[in-house]
Amino acid sequence: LPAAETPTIPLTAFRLPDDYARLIDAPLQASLDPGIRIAGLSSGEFRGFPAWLVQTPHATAAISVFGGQLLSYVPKGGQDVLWLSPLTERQPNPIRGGTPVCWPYFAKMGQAGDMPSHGLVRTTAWRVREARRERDGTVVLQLSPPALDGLPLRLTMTLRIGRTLSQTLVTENVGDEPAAFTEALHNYFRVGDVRKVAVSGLDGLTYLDKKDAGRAHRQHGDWRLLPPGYSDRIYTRATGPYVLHDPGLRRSIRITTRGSRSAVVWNAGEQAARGIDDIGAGWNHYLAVETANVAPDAVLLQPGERHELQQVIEVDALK
Ligand SMILES: O=P(O)(O)OC[C@H]1O[C@@H](O)[C@H](O)[C@@H](O)[C@@H]1O
Repeated sequence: LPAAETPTIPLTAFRLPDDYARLIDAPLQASLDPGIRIAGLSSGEFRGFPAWLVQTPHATAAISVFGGQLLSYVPKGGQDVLWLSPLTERQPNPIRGGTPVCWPYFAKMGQAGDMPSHGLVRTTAWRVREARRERDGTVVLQLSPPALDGLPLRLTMTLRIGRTLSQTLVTENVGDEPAAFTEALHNYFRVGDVRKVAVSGLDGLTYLDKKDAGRAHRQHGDWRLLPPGYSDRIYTRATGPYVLHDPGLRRSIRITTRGSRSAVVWNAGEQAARGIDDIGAGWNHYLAVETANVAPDAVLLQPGERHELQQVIEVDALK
């Protein structure tokens, strides 16, 4: 394993569920049980993906059935916070953009080489289990992926869509053995031009550089896309908040976290993106800043224990 992927606790090696091939090809329908129909929530499509659509006085959002993936969050009067690649592939391949949920492992950390990248749930059909509307119109949804055969962990996700966007992953160990897992909310933020973007909140932290065989380096000042023009870093012992300053779209995006000890900052860069079919020329319009627990910050859960990872996203106009 490259050093970036060496955990300090042994990670649980998960098994591909026997019916996984069927799960990733399951029909996608943004259905809603009668009990959870509320004002501001509807079923439909977003850019061709079956999705739940949320409309509140403060913002709109779209969540894909495939992957339970937030695809769009638009604060009132603003632009989309998230990038969705115009070249994205479709089921059964993962969606390139929005906020993929990487769970119960990030990349292939601790897993056999033939396991899918970034976990088991970004290519399965999710369900909305609960929905409620707060007095000011904010919509709160609870979603989950299908139960996966043989997996000792259960996941539920809460999305609160209002003036800010909050997203929480709750992982529960329902097995009889301890389990160590990794996870990420893999945000693809839409930016004017990634070459002009700065990210604060990382100064002084150690990062494991996947582009340098996972070696540890120290961050000095803000993150920027410096030569050679790509970034694939895991910041460890990181708690945020992080602020993405984007002069191109004249806004800043603040990410506040809870229960998160790592941040991943990834942009493929121009040259590599040419070879990635679903990114291509769009490479400079996104920056992935991910709220995570990965590498040495893996989470160990005893039977019956649960863990919460949360991010809150707030957008401000640049003055
Ligand atoms: O192509 P995928 O599986 O969606 O992964 C995209 C990227 O995701 C990032 O989080 C990883 O740090 C990168 O190494 C990886 O290339």
